[in-house]
Amino acid sequence: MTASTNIVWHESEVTKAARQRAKGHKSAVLWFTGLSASGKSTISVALETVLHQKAIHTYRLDGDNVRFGLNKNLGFSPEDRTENIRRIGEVSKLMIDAGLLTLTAFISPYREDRQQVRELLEPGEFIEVYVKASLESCEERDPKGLYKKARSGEIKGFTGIDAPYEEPENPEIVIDTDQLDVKGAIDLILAYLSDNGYI
Ligand SMILES: Nc1ncnc2c1ncn2[C@@H]1O[C@H](COP(=O)(O)OS(=O)(=O)O)[C@@H](OP(=O)(O)O)[C@H]1O
Ligand SMILES: Nc1ncnc2c1ncn2[C@@H]1O[C@H](COP(=O)(O)OP(=O)(O)O)[C@@H](O)[C@H]1O
Repeated sequence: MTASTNIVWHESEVTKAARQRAKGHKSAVLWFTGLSASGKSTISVALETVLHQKAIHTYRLDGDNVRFGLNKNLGFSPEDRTENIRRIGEVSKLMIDAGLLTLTAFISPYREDRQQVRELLEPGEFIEVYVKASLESCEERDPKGLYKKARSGEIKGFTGIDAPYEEPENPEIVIDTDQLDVKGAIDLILAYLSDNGYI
């Protein structure tokens, strides 16, 4: 549903395919999803550096960062999380159109919300990366002290404690950070991108 009426799509002369040719690689989104402290930010930051060194044009969107700006009006209710992911899906679509290999790091706890983003994009453009770690390890890592606050009741509706996380059913890539270190994760993702002709 679009709220505006009397709007007409205007095509550009420079196409997505032309931008991809100019950059020498495909554009897509690596959609990292997983519990808080599972490793989404750590892995996506390190991976972006490696991709950049390989002259791949990237951009990274991160949950905390986007909530300082574009999504500053959203909280953590189920409706707000859905709207958060919808907007990031749309931003990812623009970045893909611009020819960028986009990396997103959002908990994105709802399967349906992630599916909506997949459907918004063209086949092959949505690469779901499930960053898997047990709740116990995430709680033990607790880099921001948020699990502690959630356990004490200071934060309500915290993912994994008193708000749900729905695991991906068919992710393109699974990174088990209880087993794999950051370098292992990067190697796995680079192999996927290269084997599937993205880079
Ligand atoms: N209630 C609650 N539940 C989960 N996370 C919380 C909450 N409150 C604040 N935070 C912090 O916000 C980061 C998650 O934001 P996201 O935009 O990725 O969340 S979501 O996709 O809309 O569910 C998350 O960042 P990460 O730890 O990087 O995942 C937390 O730092
Ligand atoms: N194999 C691993 N991969 C990624 N992070 C790990 C790993 N093992 C331990 N960590 C630690 O776990 C924490 C993950 O935090 P972060 O990347 O912010 O997660 P998220 O973005 O999912 O909330 C960091 O402190 C990181 O150093």
